[in-house]
Amino acid sequence: MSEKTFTRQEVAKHCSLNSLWIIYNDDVFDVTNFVVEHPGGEEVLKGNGGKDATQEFDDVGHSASAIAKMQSLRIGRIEGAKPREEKKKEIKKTTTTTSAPKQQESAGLGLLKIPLIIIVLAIAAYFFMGDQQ
Ligand code: HEM
Repeated sequence: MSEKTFTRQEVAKHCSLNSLWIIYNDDVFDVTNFVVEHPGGEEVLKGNGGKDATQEFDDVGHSASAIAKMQSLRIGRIEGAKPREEKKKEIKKTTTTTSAPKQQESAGLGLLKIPLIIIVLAIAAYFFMGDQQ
């Protein structure tokens, strides 16, 4: 979906009550018909007509519903601006580090240890007993 883009100069032309646009975070909003219903009054919108009102809008601490309302007034974006909604998709590459196959401990030797120890002990015992006779 190609969105309409405007230059800041173009937006600047829409600064009267006949056509009132404002910029917020590089989005362009047509607030012409909203001026009369703006709870914050007509003047502040007129004062920011054709301008970037990002700072001013944020300074007021507008509510979530104000931001939602704003979206319905969006008409486009500033040319060359970064794409919106960079929903930082945390592409969590579930790097289940295909853990290197556990080096199978020389299981053979491990098992062999027990009889080996027994044999060694048996031999030692044999000689020990022999000595005692
Ligand atoms: C499309 C743009 C705008 C929308 C949709 C909008 C919407 C609203 C809404 C719904 C409120 C009522 C309080 C709230 O819900 O936060 C409000 C209050 C207000 N707005 Fe906006 N507004 C916009 C732009 C601006 C701009 C550019 C300014 C510039 C300073 C501004 C200044 C104010 C002020 C001063 C209030 C009154 C805050 C108060 O009395 O507590 N608004 N606005």
